[in-house]
Amino acid sequence: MENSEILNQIVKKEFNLPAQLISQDAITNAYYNYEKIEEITKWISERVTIRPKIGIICGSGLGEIANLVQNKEEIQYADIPEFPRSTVHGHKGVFVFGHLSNEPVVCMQGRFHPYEGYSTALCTLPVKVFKLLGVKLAIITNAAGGLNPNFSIGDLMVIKDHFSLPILSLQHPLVGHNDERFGPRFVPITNIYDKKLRQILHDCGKELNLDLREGVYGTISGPSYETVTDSLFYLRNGADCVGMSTSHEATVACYCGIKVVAFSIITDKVAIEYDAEDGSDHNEIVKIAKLKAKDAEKLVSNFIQKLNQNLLE
Ligand SMILES: O=P(O)(O)O[C@H]1O[C@H](CO)[C@@H](O)[C@H]1O
Ligand SMILES: Nc1nc2[nH]cnc2c(=O)[nH]1
Repeated sequence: MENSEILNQIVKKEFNLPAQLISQDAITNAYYNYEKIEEITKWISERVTIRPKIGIICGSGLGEIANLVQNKEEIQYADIPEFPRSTVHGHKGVFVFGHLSNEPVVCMQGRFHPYEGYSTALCTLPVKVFKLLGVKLAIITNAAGGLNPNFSIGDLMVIKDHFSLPILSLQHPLVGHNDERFGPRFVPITNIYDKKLRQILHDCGKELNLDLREGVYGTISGPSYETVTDSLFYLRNGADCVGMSTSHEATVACYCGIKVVAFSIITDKVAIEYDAEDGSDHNEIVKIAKLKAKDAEKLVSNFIQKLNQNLLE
């Protein structure tokens, strides 16, 4: 059977309507249903011995966080049946399983972004795989542009909340049929970035002499960067930095009952003056993130060391 026919049948079964009438996220969630994600997880589990409790998502240029992993077992995304591929510079497209600070982890060296052409639901497929692998805590990292005038390039910012216009305007990863085995239909996300875990990150920052900031991550869909008016809108509405990832991943993790802690590397200053120079450049962003990757590595490993076991149960 043709792929499009299979898809049409799945959508017909779920909605009893032609696929053309259904949103992309709902179609993705119908296609990647619980059983399909179980199959993907089984395929992965059969190829590694580690059973991870912590899932780490490495942002642009931050793949080196996975260098800390001991007894590495790697799986290329491209080898996993029906799994998306990473297409962005600074995202290798590899799952790295192993131990970090003696805890079993899986690191994603590379994430998926909606601007790559993947539905928001597809971008969060790995988080559902995390859930079925038994992951209890997600550490999400990203490169982000600094909006807060007090931030400098190279700062690390603990995410205390997010503000996502794409999610608010229905580019939402949980649109469509809900399977309660993953999580509830309506998800409370007031405390999405766990307060206790943020405090642990700050404690680690102090110990490591890293001057950690805390703030709100604003999400745009990309791939264009922001206009000055976009940036001012985000800044005036409470965002301290802006990027094109993380919020949808954190939302799905929270939905799945996975605790979330997240931080950004401020890789550039977002223009908030109408006569500013055009500043953001992805190669430069990746370069800055790589320069700060050592700090990110130290923070992640120290954080895992400090975790109380009962946070991973
Ligand atoms: O969020 P990560 O994946 O770190 O990448 C950030 O860097 C890219 C823009 O330069 C965008 O993908 C943005 O989201
Ligand atoms: N200005 C800007 N800088 C970034 N650095 C990483 N992501 C972004 C983004 O979305 N906008």
